[in-house]
Amino acid sequence: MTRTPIMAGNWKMNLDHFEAVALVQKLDWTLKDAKHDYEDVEVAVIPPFTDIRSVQTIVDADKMGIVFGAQDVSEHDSGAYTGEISAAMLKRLGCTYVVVGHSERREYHGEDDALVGRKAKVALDAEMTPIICCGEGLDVRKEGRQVEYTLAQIDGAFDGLSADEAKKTVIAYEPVWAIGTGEVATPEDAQEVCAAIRARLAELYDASVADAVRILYGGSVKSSNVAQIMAKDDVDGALVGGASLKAEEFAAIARFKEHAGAK
Ligand SMILES: O=C[C@H](O)COP(=O)(O)O
Repeated sequence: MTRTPIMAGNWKMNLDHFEAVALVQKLDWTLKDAKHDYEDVEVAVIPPFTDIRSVQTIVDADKMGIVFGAQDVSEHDSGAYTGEISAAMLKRLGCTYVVVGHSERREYHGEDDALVGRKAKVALDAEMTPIICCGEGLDVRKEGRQVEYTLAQIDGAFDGLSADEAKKTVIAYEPVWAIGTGEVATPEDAQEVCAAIRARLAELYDASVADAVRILYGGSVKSSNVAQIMAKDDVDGALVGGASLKAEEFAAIARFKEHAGAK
């Protein structure tokens, strides 16, 4: 089956709402100049919560092909959860995607696989697509246990999801040691774990789920390395951090098919 690639820019805790509008406009102009076909490669931006309304307004006003999402969501529907943002609120703002279980949430906020699974479920219930993050740290990689470690995260996160729900998810494999370090995993490293994730989806559900789910790689992706990573069979896009904060660089990542070595 043909899976439409996604290039998703996770801005993390960067850019206020004025800067967000400027970046999205520049990204849109750059992609329009290149006559980018969004049905060929989806382009998503994932700003901080405080920017989403501004991004929604400019995306709608300028009829952009860019879609957007949020970096996290509460597992709760509403109520006394100070500081939390519900799935319904994000849906109302036009979010397509919600990142859940990013390694920075796991590390700094103690999120575990069960919580990640519950967050994925509330996103799906609100008709948004969760981008479920997984990936090993350096210690695990040094021990050669990256596949078993990452698959355990997948088992935990997908525990409460039906086959129909699982089919609608996106997974991002992000080896923690490659995030923001400039230390990109080799295309073979990315393919090894992404292929193992796809095989596990076939075991947990069936081949139709495994074929449908898009699996992204994340960790120091740049325009200079994206084509080689995207050439791998089981890599269907990238979750991009630092390089998504520059419009021209992120547009070049989205245009990976123009680079040498692209599949
Ligand atoms: O969500 C994005 C990842 O954490 C990758 O970040 P990075 O591209 O800055 O390494």
